[in-house]
Amino acid sequence: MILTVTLNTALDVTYTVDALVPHGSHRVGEVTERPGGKGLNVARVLGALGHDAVVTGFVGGATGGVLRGLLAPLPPRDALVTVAENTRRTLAITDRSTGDTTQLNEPGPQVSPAEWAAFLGTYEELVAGADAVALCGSLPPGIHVGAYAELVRIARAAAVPVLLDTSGEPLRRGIAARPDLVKPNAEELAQLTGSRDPLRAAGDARRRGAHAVIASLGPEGVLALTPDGVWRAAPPAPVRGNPTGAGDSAVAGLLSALAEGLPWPERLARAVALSTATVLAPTAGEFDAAAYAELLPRVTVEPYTPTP
Ligand SMILES: O=P(O)(O)OC[C@@]1(O)O[C@H](CO)[C@@H](O)[C@@H]1O
Repeated sequence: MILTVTLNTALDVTYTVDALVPHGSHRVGEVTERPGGKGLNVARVLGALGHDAVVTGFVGGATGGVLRGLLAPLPPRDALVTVAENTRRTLAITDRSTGDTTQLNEPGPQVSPAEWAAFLGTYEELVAGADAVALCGSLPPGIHVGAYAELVRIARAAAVPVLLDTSGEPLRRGIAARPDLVKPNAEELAQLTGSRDPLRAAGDARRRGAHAVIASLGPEGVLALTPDGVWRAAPPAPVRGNPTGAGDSAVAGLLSALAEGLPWPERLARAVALSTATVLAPTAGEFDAAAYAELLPRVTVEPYTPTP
């Protein structure tokens, strides 16, 4: 079983408009609602790949009820912990004229100390039965910035591989707790280390405590610094589309291949093929299964030696 944690779950609402104009009034052509937050996306992709995935984190109020209703028919098992306040919504607005997406994320519910304590009990029980854990996304209000560091330490104490995908101070503190894997993008790495050079910044993140760093290079693929070597993995060609959830699909690729005992190059190929197939899918956070099958053998994974 692979456990994904989404402390700040979200009802992901996507609007499609002909053209997004600041200060304008818009008719929304299409509205979709999905159960979201990064760890839920990871679990949905894991389910589609045939893996047993369990989701935990917080859910509450009327929006939380809608989220749970949408999650119920899907493969991931629901072990979300109920909170008093309402789950947030995120709004993605896709502009048909450019293909670009604008994202607006609400802060999320205020979580009380008692609700955090209840979550920790559930998490410890679930970790004991997990093959791997993914800790994903932003923290809701009320949760302390060292929360992910605490969750990393619990997973490590149980000898369960743990991946951390967050940003800012929660990432900085989480890395110091020595997770097995982090998957920052270039911006998150730059915020963390002050360097815009992905190789240098990923090396710095490893020295701070992460065992492996998979630096996302957007449409260009990933740069992976691992205890077994350094690789660059890239799709056959960069693609255009909606990148929402592409990073979550990469996490699902890495964790599913890890759970199957595959070596790093195969984990990276799967991560890149899945994230590229997610950009190609019309609905944010889902992947195009035919594109994934076609892309997987064509992803290049090469040992990386920087040019002097
Ligand atoms: O606000 P966070 O937790 O950083 O990100 C939340 C979010 O934008 O990320 C996912 C895409 O990766 C969406 O499903 C989701 O709503």
